[in-house]
Amino acid sequence: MTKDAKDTSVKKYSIDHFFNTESIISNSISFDEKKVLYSSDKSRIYNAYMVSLEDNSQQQVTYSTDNAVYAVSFFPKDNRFLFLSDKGGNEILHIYVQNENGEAIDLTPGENERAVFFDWSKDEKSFFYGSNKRNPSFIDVYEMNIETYESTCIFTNNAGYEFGSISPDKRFISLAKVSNLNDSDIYLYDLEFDRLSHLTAHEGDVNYFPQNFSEDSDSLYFLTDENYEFKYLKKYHFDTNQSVEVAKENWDITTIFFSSDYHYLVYSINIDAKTEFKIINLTTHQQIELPSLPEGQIVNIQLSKSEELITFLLNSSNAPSNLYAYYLESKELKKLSDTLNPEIDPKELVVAKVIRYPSFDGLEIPAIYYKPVVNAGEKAPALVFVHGGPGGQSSTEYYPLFQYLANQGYAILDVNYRGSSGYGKSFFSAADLKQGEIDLEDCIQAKNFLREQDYINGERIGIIGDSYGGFMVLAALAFRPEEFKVGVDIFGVSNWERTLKSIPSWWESYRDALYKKLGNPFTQTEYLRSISPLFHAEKINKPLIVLQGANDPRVLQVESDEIVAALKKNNVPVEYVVFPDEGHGFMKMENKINGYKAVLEFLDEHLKA
Ligand SMILES: CSCC[C@H](NC=O)C(=O)N[C@@H](Cc1ccccc1)C(=O)O
Repeated sequence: MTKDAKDTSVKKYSIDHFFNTESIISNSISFDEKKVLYSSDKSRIYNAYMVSLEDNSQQQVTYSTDNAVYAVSFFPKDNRFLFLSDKGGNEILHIYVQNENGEAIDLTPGENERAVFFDWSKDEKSFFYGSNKRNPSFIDVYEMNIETYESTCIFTNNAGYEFGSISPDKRFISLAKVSNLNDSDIYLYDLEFDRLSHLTAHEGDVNYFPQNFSEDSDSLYFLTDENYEFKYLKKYHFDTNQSVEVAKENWDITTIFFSSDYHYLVYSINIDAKTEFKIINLTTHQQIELPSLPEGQIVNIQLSKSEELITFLLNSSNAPSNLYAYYLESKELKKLSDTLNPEIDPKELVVAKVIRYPSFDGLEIPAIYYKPVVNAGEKAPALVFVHGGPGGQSSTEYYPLFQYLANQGYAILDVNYRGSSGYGKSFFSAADLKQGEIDLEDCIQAKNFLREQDYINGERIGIIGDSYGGFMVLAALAFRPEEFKVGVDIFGVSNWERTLKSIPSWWESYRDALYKKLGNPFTQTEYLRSISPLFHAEKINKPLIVLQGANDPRVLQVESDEIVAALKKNNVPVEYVVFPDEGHGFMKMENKINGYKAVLEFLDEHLKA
């Protein structure tokens, strides 16, 4: 047996095994701190569930069979809750309330109205949300009374502002204005005087993102990368117009929030593709120690109104998210879910490792490596995985597809190529206006790492990715046709000119920023055509499989239809699976199983055989 390969006695599992594992997203604590609300796909599509903190009993509370239900939050003083749902993945999300008797009401029923929940008011009488019903391109801010469900527009957005937060006294709204993905500003809207002020006048590219207001509404916390590679936390005082540093790490601080009585500050840090949290006691300025937990990352942390209970999701590359509750006083820890399919032995799953390799110009590229399960003496095929973007990041969370492929004998190297977030602003902007070119080189160089593993067959390396990553797959096959043996394109862009001209209306505030990163489809047409695989499809000579959701509002089905037609015309082996009831990503278990089964069959035929 080769020294690095995994033991050969590992059990092989089917795709049904992997996808019969439950996926939990979101969590919210009830007003009486007796229950936690969450979304789970146990019913084969996301629905809302509740778990009792007293006896761990779980209860499904929504029963959708066609559209995913995303649980948002319990009400502040009763057991009603809010959830979001769209139609077949079209991303036109509506806010629904579910009453205690199980009846659900659409609170934002406009046919093309996209709504987003922002926050509860401090007085617990209303909530704030965004809606583009007045103008499809801009999200206005509304306040809805939670007894009458009457809503009032409190900020009319005519210039592409992004909501940040609302002050506890309801006087101020903080807003972000994005110039490009390296440069953004904070504005403060004063509801009392109907006045908008710019807080962050600056020169050059600096990001300023508003976070929460202080308890007495006299200052605003914000994240910035001013004079630093990473985002850190500052506080802006309205009386002096001065800001002071509050927390700084060697990595990006990504989110912050305060407990209900402001005794704790909670912030998350993106540490080398893994999220970590700090809870700071604001009286003692000490960090709260969390109990000993299985290895993994904590996400979606919540603090109860009493400030005694925290709930969170914990996952790792080899363990799907589970819900936990922890009582700060008694230090009691409760595991509230058990999501891994009991037929899978967790010891047989692959533990992903963060590795680094040099790219063509010496730049160090971080990537997440999943070792294949191979028999002694066998040489495994491998896949370079390319995440979405521009500016996305892969993390060491649980990806059933990767575990499935690794279990079936494929090595996977999930690359955080230049342009990915999480590694500082220089790395983030290093592929601007060179997208699909310089970052593609990083993905090609990933093959060197794979070839150095003596149990990998360096001649059998394919490329797989979704969305922007799907574009990179097509770009690799079109522009570097001899580098990869096959491509797996999951709803990838093939024609940037068309995609950038037809971005969803609610991305208006990001339009310029996207154009500055990728190219302007009205003025840089020639450049965009030069990087778009559709216009170079005649160079593709390697087998390709394409998965596409028919309702995808970001990467339209035509993007996949046309690249598939071009390959067929050239007699290049191409398989195409369209999902009539999916959008940008698969929400239905059946579709995931069918889509990824098709991917494995394709890889077994064209890469492994
Ligand atoms: C509002 S930022 C738009 C990019 C967004 N990024 C992160 O997820 C996104 O959805 N990107 C797509 C690819 C895409 C980029 C630009 C226009 C349409 C699609 C993705 O990679 O998921």
